[in-house]
Amino acid sequence: MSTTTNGYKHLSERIAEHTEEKHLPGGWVVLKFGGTSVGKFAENIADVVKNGLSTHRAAIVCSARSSNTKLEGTTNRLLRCARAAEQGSRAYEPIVEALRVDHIQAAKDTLKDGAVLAAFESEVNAECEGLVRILESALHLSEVSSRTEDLIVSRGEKLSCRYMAALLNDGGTPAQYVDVSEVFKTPSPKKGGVGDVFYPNLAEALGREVEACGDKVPVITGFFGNVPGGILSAVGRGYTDLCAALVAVGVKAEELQIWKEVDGIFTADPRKVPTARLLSSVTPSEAAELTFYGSEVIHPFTMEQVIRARIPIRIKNVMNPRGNGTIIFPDRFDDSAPGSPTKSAGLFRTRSASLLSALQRPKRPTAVTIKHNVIVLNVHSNKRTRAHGFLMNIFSILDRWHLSVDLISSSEVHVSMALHSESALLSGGGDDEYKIQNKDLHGAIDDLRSLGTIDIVPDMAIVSLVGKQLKNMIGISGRFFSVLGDNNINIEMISQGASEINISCVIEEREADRALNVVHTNLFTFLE
Ligand SMILES: Nc1ncnc2c1ncn2[C@@H]1O[C@H](COP(=O)(O)OP(=O)(O)O)[C@@H](O)[C@H]1O
Ligand SMILES: N[C@@H](CC(=O)OP(=O)(O)O)C(=O)O
Repeated sequence: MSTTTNGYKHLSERIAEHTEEKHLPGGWVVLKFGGTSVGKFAENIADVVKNGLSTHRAAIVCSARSSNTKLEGTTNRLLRCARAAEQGSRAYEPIVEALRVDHIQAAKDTLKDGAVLAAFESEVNAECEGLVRILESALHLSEVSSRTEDLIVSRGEKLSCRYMAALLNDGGTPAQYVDVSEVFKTPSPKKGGVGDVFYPNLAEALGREVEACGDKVPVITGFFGNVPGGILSAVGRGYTDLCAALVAVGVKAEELQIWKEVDGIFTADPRKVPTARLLSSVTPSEAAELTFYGSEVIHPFTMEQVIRARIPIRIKNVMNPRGNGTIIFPDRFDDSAPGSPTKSAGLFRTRSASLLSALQRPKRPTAVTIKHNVIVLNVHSNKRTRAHGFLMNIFSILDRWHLSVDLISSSEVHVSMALHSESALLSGGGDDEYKIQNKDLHGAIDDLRSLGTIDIVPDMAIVSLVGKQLKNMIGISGRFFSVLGDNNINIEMISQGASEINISCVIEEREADRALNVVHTNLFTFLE
């Protein structure tokens, strides 16, 4: 049997192996497991997969291992290797060694069969040697292109999936490691975005890879293909959710399951609001809005692909597999979902409550969420341009510096914008001693000064009320803002109306958790 250099069998060979496969019952269910789940609950994952096989065919997609938190996880460590190499430092060597030892230790702790363990050890050694060779080239060039960064980051998913495949095989569930990091080999990725056919073609290619595994459970690297511009800039962290979505579309799955360490989507972050309730279902638009505004339960790009193919997404808990979780699927009231029967193609839209929505009882918001690490950027015009030119100039400067705005509120001569950045400012200690450490923000502020006076309000957070029924809840904005006011929480900026399912405002970061709790107590619990 011929194999690729890394021991991975070609697609044609795997198809040939399974010409007489006997199919398992049921249709496909695609299960995605995040990095902390693979790191902490690998044996639970093996049980979930094994138990599910009695009712459906399963394909699993995994992220890179995080033994504790995502911050200390494999992907972050690989990114540190890349940064070291481009700065001409060999500081990546101990990091790669630690990754190698971690993966082998995890296998020693869980695998029973000596032969499976030995095979896994040599796979890990080969992956790590390959990684060091890539980092050495980057070191000599003092450069890490987006393609090289992708090659480095992809090792995380390769290692974790080799481990999960070994664990499943060791426990008696025949599994097949499937590396999809090179599904689209050539042409090499071009800059300039992803066209309309890119994801549908990728989904088809992924579907073929999965089908070729026959009765074995495919264990698919969540790092997929050569995305134009590089996976980290085109898709961003959390790309494994999108990979799982594309696999689900490719195999026409009955369901896509995103397994987390939380029971599903709650009315508020359950770690911060003890009275938060689990939601049995939310619409894709609500899930997207919640994700964007701080409840990062699922990558925002996941919804579009799967919902267009009418595949439901279920969020489930790896620590509580019996729970039903939360299902994300358009309901007949979700007129913003792609392909929704109630979506109107017309230009004009009436604001009056639709008959369908009016039938719903009781009306209530779906969830409340907080986005942290926000700054408010105020621009007061110097009146040298008319208002429409003013806004256009602001947006072209932000675009030039790759800054995106989360919320905006404007008058003819004043614009307030809330921007999210993990590392925008560096606190110097005293109240007024902040330094702008993000070079894009720095550049944008310098350019914006040509339009007027600029000031920045640091340490803010966005609190958002999300729900498909908000548009029909007369007085809800008033109640939302009064609850904050009654609890002495000052509102810096308000934005409502751009999305019918979201009312947001900006408050001080130090009030964020209190705001979440008072809004939840006053606008959710009395509706039980
Ligand atoms: N409305 C919400 N419902 C459920 N989880 C939420 C919500 N808002 C925020 N969260 C947080 O999102 C995280 C969900 O995922 P989890 O699997 O624990 O982490 P990870 O994203 O690292 O895989 C949890 O930390 C949870 O506290
Ligand atoms: N490992 C990648 C991709 C990913 O999807 O992660 P997770 O599923 O653990 O959020 C990252 O950290 O970004």
